[in-house]
Amino acid sequence: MTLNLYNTLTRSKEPFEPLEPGKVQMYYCGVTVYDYCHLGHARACIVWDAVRRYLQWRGYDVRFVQNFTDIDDKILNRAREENSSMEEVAERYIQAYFEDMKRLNVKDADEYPRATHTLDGIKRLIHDLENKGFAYPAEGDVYYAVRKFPEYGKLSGRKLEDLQAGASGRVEVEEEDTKKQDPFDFALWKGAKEGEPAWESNWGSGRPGWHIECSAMVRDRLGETIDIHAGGADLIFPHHENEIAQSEAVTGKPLATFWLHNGMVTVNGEKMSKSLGNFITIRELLERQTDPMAMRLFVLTAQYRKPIDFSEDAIAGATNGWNTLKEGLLFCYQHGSKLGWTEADLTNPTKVEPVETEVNQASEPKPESNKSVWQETLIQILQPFLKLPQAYGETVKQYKELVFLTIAVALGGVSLKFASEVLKIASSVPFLPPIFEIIGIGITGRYLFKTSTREMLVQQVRSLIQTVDSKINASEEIVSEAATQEQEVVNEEAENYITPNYVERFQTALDDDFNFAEGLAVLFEIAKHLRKEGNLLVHQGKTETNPEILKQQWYTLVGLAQILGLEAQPDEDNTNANGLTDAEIEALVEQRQEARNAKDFAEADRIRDELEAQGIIVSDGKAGGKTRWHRS
Ligand SMILES: Nc1ncnc2c1ncn2[C@@H]1O[C@H](COP(=O)(O)OP(=O)(O)OP(=O)(O)O)[C@@H](O)[C@H]1O
Ligand SMILES: [Zn+2]
Repeated sequence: MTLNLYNTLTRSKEPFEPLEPGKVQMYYCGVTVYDYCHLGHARACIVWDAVRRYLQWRGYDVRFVQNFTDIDDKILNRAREENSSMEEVAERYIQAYFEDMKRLNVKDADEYPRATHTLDGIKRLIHDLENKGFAYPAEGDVYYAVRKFPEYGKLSGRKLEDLQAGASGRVEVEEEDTKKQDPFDFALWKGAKEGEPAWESNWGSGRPGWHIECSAMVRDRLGETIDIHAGGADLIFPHHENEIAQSEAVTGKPLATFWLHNGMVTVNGEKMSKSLGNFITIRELLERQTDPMAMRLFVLTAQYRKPIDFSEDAIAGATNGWNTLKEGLLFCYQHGSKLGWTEADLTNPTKVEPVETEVNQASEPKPESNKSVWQETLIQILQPFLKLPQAYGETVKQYKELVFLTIAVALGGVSLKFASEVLKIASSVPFLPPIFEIIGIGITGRYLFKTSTREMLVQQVRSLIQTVDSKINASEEIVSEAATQEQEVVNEEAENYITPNYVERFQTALDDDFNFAEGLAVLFEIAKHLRKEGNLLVHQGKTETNPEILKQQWYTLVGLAQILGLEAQPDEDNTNANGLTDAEIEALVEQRQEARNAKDFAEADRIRDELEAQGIIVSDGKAGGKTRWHRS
């Protein structure tokens, strides 16, 4: 299966191939830190977080670098307004950024370079541009000569002539326009102004322009050409166009092979933006009790390149959706014990692996097999049987037993080493016939096949399996003729398990230019199925689907949801099978404290006993100190 991504540079979907097989170098243009992040920023961060998680799940070793723009006019203005410094404002909002992203379950980047930490790299790049004739100094500033770079406009598809026509209507002439040789040139370095932070350089003291910061950070942290350069669609022009002009003029190599852009969060069709004042911050949404996972869902239900309009209704819809998914994700905590699932089942879920991909093969070369051809052949023959779902009930039980008898027969004619190999496979399958039976048949087999060559044995096994197959077909025909209600259930179970190959469908969706919405549809399907089964369990005392299959489905749901960063905490659920939630304990501890304050020691002791019965130990601090608790 191939991952196909829409590349803004070529305006088409292309198969994704990193420069170095199995490794992805990715850069995302992060936030300018002068205020709290709004829902638009949240979208960008969530989308690239999900992309990164997906690439990692697909087997790529991803190096993810995201910058903080901490030198900028907007930060300076903010600092002036509040009479503080650019550094102080930047630091505060960087910390706020981390708090917000943690709550949204956005993973930390591998590195967070800042403009203020990259000044050497920035100056070096400007020098290189100057030496190659792409940059010129002008009264303390340094500008990029756009017309020197013939490919200017290749990312955005804008031509300088068109831009010129558009720009001619501009009335305002900015101060720096008078220093430029051409109105389209842009500043790489800006001479120091009174009262502004400045850094020394060969062109006098000053500060870098915004575009050069990213070019320098990519070059310093990742190299000359990276695999994915990501950011919001609002950055295509001029920011990313200028990054390309700067970096490629110096290196003569492409800055990135894939340019990916997320669509905007809009409000009544207009970009949500601090400057327009039509924004809602992540904090405000969280304060209104919007579940951070519902925010993730709001973002991921749209195609990532298209705009999504923010409205209260849209958030309410996402919240409903999250409640359904959450119920599925917490299924085991609510119903697991009734289905005989153990603690170990929950703590060691089966990992959801992607279906075979070129990446897997490229990054993890398979170890040289030391099995003989004969062993390989037998294992190959057995594979489909091992995968057969239990959903076929009795039939499959018989089927598997027959297969194992067959193995046992084969065992008779082969070495001990091979026998242990087959037993290992056999042990992964339930319904193993009694071991003595195997041994017995094995001995018979040994006698029968003593004189056979291995090739003959393989033939023998094949024909035995064919017999088994025809028996199964026959038994299925009989079942289908019977057309009983029971049979319908069996079929439905088999279908539930086999037809929707959840992982493959999820992967197919995301391989198609990260179609998160389609991927989510698979998650909803599993969650709804689990909900139905949970209801049956509560009302009728049993599920339609075999609990083993339900467990696999639950693992699949949890594993796939995690790729999208969607996780539910069992403690959130009041019906937590593992006892009281932290919040409930806190509430009881508080009640007990109130009882003690009111000198109602009988009540205080009762609460302590109640907590202890649940395995919670409370210890009171010294005179008036805080009461602490822990799980025993
Ligand atoms: N409304 C939005 N929807 C989606 N992504 C956005 C939105 N606004 C900003 N982004 C993205 O978030 C990242 C950080 O943006 P940045 O800090 O430069 O914000 P900005 O565009 O200056 O925001 P604002 O216009 O609100 O000041 C960029 O990749 C940008 O494309
Ligand atoms: Zn950038």
